[in-house]
Formats: sequence, C-alpha cells, structure tokens
Amino acid sequence: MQGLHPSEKHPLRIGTRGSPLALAQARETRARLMAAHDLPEAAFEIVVIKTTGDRVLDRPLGEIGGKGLFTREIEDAMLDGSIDIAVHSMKDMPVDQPDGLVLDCYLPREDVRDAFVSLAWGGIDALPQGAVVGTSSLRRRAQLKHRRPDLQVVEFRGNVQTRLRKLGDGVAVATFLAMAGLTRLGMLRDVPHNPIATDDMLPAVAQGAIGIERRADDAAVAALLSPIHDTDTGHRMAAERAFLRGLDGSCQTPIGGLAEFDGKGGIRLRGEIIRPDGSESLTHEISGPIADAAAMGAAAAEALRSRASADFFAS
Ligand SMILES: NCc1[nH]cc(CCC(=O)O)c1CC(=O)O
Repeated sequence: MQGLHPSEKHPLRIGTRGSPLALAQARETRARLMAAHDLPEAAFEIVVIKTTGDRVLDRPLGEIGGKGLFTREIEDAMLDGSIDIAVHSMKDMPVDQPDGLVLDCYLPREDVRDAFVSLAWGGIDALPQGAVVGTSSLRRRAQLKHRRPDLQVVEFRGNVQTRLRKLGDGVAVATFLAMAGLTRLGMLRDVPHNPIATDDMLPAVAQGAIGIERRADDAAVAALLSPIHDTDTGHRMAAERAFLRGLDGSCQTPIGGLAEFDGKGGIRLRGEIIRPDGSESLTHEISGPIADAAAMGAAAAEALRSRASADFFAS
C-alpha cells in the first residue's frame, strides 16, 4: 500500500494461509480495519499463500521443521512487497521475526482452552483403558500421556472436517482442537466437544491469539493497525512469548504457557514443560505487575530450566 489510506484502487493486501480458520481470521482482521477506519470491503484484498506446512500433509510436523513452517512463505511475500500485512495464529509463530518485519498488533484473544472432541466419550478421564487418541501436537500428546500413560496416541492432521471423519472411521476415539478455532469457524454446535479447564491441560503459548505482522518501515500500515490493537492481549503475549523464548521455543520439548490478569492489576503466568513421553511434567507459576510481563516470562523459563534434569530437553 502506498500513501495514507487503502482504497479500491490501492487496496491493502492481507496475506494469509488458505485454511478455513486462516481465512476466517483474515476476514475478522479486515472487518475490524473496515470498522476502525470506515472503509469499504473493496479497500482490502485477501491474498492466499500456500506454506510448506499446508503442502506437506503426510508427515509429522516435527519432522518437516516445526515452528515457522506455516509462516515463512508469507513473510517472504511481505518482504518482497507482494502483500502489506499478514494475519497469523500466534500459536504458530516463532518468537523472533525476520529482519525488516514486526509483529506488535494483536486482536482480542479468543477462548484459550483446548477442547476434548469425541463422538463417544466426555473427557480424558472417561476414556477406556488403552484407547486410541489422535493428535499431532507434541504438547497435547505429552500432557495426555502424563495423565493417562495407558492411552495410545496416533498422528492426526488435517482440518476439522478431516479429523471428524477420522473419528467417524474409528481411526481414533477422541482428539483435541483449540476452542478458539472451533469458535472462529462457527463450528461449536457442529462438533461434539467439551472444553478442558486450563488447570487440566495448559494451552500452548499464545493459543487463541491472532497477530498481525507488517514491514518495520511501513509507517502508514503501522498507523492503520494501531486502532485495532488489543493491549490486554499484548501484555499476555509479552509474558507468554518471553517464557517461550527463555525455553528456546523452537526446541522439541512440549511446552504449555498461559498468562492471565488477576483482576487486581497484575498478571499470573503459568508454565509447563513435559517430557515427550509424558513421564515427567514440571510446572511453575509466577505473579507480578503487568509492566513486568516479559521479565516474568523469562523468570518462569529460568525456574523450569533450573529444575529440569540434564536430559529433560534431550529426551
Ligand atoms: N497448530 C494449528 C493451529 N494453530 C492455531 C490453531 C487454533 C486457533 C488458535 O489456537 O488460535 C490451530 C488448530 C488447533 O490447535 O486446533
């Protein structure tokens, strides 16, 4: 985008993945920008970009490269000027952005919880001995095995419809989905689910948050985004992403992390690291003033690091 406001002639190009959830998030961003600036829909163009993570569907995510898998091609398109902003699930974002890009605009956060999804059972504790659960998330697998070592876990990828079909086919008797995804897709009523309390399953860092990335030197876009930024979500991201950074979040160790306001002007951050096989879980909780959010994240990471035995991050 050149100049001040986008227009039909010079639309703001919004980059996104093509999944139904990604498209819903891009449309939500567009709607908020339209409302904030009294602009027509034609002043925006949603540009779908295929990422490695979307292309490679037949291998576990960990094998093909982990974090960054769903973002690299989108960031390249922003750096070469073919899009102006990119809308991301913050959960899938690495803690550091490439030179020339910044990520400091967040929409109001959705429900942070995971959902237990099953056609037959109401929750983890109700599952019969040895039951098969599908998930491709290292964190959910480890948390599940920690709680129920008897359960079997199989890889489960694809969109919500694909996963429901797999449940129907008996590939697994249960799976997990983020409540935020179900909500944003408008599928809460179509999918048999029970939200899992965060005390029972700590969500992924940044789960339920949408972030909008832009070029660092694009002052017009920075000004355009500033009225849709949610500062509360920003503080929570500061705590959670500092926690992830302190644990070197690109590593393969399953991690959970959640910052919440305590209602008294402070933030409470809970963090968890789990061995991939579920044999050990370490948790840490820290509270402090909102201004210390990032320092709290770093401190929580350090506390867990110091308690973990030498082989914890290698197993
Ligand atoms: N890794 C995939 C992914 N990235 C973000 C969401 C859901 C929405 C969110 O947490 O913001 C999902 C799917 C899921 O975990 O069910």
